[in-house]
Amino acid sequence: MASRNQNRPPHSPSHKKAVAEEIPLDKRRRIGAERMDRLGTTGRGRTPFASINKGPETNTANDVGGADGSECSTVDFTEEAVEALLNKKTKKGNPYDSKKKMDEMADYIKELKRCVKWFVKEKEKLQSAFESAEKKCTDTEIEMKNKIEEFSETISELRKANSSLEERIAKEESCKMEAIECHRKEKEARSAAQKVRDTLSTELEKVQQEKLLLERKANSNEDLYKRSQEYNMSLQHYNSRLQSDLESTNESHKRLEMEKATIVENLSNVRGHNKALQDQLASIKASMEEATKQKDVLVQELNCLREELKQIRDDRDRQLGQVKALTDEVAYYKEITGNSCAQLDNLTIKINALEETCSSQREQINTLQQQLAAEKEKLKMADLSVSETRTSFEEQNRLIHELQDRLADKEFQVIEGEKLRKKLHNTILELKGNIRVFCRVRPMLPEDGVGTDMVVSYPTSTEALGRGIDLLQSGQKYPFTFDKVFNHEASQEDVFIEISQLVQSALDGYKVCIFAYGQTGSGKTYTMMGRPDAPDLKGLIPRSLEQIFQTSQALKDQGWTFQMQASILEIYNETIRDLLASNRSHGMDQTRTENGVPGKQQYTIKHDANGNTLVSDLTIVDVCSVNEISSLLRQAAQCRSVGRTQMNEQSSRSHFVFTLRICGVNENTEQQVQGVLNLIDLAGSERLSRSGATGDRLKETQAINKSLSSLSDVIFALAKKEEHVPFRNSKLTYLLQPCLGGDSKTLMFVNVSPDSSSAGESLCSLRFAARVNACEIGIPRRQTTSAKSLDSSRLSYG
Ligand SMILES: Nc1ncnc2c1ncn2[C@@H]1O[C@H](COP(=O)(O)OP(=O)(O)OP(=O)(O)O)[C@@H](O)[C@H]1O
Repeated sequence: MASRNQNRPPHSPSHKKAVAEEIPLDKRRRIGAERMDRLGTTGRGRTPFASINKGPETNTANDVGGADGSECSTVDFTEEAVEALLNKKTKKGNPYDSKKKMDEMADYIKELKRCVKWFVKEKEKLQSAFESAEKKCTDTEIEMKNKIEEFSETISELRKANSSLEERIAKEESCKMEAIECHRKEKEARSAAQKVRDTLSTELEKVQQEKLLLERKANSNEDLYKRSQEYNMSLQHYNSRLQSDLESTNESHKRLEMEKATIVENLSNVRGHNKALQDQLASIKASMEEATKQKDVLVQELNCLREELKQIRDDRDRQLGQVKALTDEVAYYKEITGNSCAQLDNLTIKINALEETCSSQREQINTLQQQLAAEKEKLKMADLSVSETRTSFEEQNRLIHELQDRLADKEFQVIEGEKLRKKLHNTILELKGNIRVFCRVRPMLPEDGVGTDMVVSYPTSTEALGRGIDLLQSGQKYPFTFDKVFNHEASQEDVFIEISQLVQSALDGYKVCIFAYGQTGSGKTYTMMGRPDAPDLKGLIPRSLEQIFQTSQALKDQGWTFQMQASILEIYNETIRDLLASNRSHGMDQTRTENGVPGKQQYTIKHDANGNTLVSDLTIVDVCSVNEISSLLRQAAQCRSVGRTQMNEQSSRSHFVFTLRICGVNENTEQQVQGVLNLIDLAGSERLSRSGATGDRLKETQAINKSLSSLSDVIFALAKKEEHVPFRNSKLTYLLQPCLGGDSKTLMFVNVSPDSSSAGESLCSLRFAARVNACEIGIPRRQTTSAKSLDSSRLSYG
């Protein structure tokens, strides 16, 4: 017990406190003591025959009912108490002291009921706490998800804006870099142009200076030329004078010569004179020589001057050429300067434009930098809010984790509670009896005839209220007691409420068989199938399946997943027919014989080691919803009715077996369950003595009676926990064998017609059911019936 407690999840202090506050210590001790007292005195549990042993004096049902409502609201249970209650052993005593046993059982049942009520309340509390926690958790989760989505959207938007801004900035940066590069190039070009301009200016200045020099030189040359011309003129004048002088000298010479002659003539005369004249001549000669010399010098000088003039002329020509070249050069430079000026102007315009672009880009860069700063600020703010959100998210996450932990705790508690519920549920069902019989009486129908007497009545004594039925036949009253009797006013829902616990057992992993047994027209099909067209009149099969699917859906929250497989068959004249077979033609299962002639499908029943029934070639359909099952039921009904018409049979002469295999796995607890739910509309019972049947009809009736008798034998033997169970040669009992006995749950409805014309059949059915129920068979109700005496009182249909 200590180790069990260690495995339990820790209760929250508040919970513990609440529990402690709810139950005063001394009261809990008192309850414990009371329970221990009971444990000491009560037996282990109710045997299926407990109702037989119940004496007339015991009126415990009333006591239990009375005590329930008042006590359970104040009494609380601990797990140990429940465990003790479940493991309560029967005190060995006089085995035939049934009254004492009944008392003990009544106490025990009372205790169990209180326990179940307490458990149901606890479960509801836990469920509501769990639901509210779950709701809170889901709300918080949704809120958080929304917030996260919002934030992630904002972040992504900001990121997008940031990235677009970064892109823009990068673009602007590259533009700026390009502009700067351009500006730099322009600057370089400008400085180069400036340099060129400067050099050109200096060159121009130089050229202009040179030009001035050259002009001056040209002027001076022109002056020189003019002076040379003048000199030349003067030289020419001098030359002509010299020529004229020479001519005059020559004339004077000639005259002199003549004078000489005259002189010579006069020489003699004038020898003296001659001498003088000779002297004069020598002097003239000398002067002439001197003049010649002068003339030579002058000629030389003239030549020189001529040379010089020529040189000057050449110089002048060269200078003129130079001047021309320089003028050309000046013109060229002027042109270049003009071009350079135009270029310079263009460049200046460009530079101005670039400077404007630069300044506008600078402005843009400034605004972008401002924007960037603003965006960075925004980003910072967003980062701040993100970090805030992250902290709040972490806080929320922590809260979610806390809630999840609490949820897990609650889930664990719910799972534990569910386990306890299963155990208690099963214990209750076991206490009620693993084999139970309910009786249902249908109302009088117009077909029964007007004024027909009702042969059924219901005892009102406390002991038999709701459980007893009296049948009047041939003036004699036959009383029967069953686990429950539904009178003719009971609705389909009333009936289902009673069996819904059994359906739950199928989901809990038990094998459950629910039969409807009774004579033809007593309401078996109505009970099992109901009227499919009217939702209020749905029978046990559709209601059970709805509950199965609803509960399996609800259990999903606890980690359960279920797989369901359905099969529907009927057994007619000991022959199995698959009502879901796709190859059924006109209601008959078809196979092909070797020569191609259609033959009857033979189905064989086998049981595997796991206690599962296998019918060879039977159609098994995976089902996930009630709608799927409804369509399968419609298909089966269609096959059945077509088959009947073909074979000229009545549906009442075959056993209709609906089987649902349930396989559940719990991913949280790794539990596995395998349940089977068999819902069976048995063939209508008929007494051979009454049927007057012959031939095939006799064979049919014998087959039905044999299988029903075999079924009752088996159930009876199982109820008595006999070692040898007589599975007689009946397909129905052999088919259901794994679902009968052990901890399987079996419920038989005995359907009864209330009209007097069916009284004989009704009596027969009630006796048959009573045998199954191990209740009184024609024995007064207040007498105790031992199992042995029941065993010997077999029904004979033959
Ligand atoms: N509890 C009831 N309330 C109203 N009508 C009922 C009730 N039980 C049976 N009936 C009606 O009685 C008639 C016969 O019922 P049903 O067909 O279910 O009998 P059965 O036992 O299945 O007969 P069979 O063995 O011939 O198939 C039907 O018309 C059905 O609607």
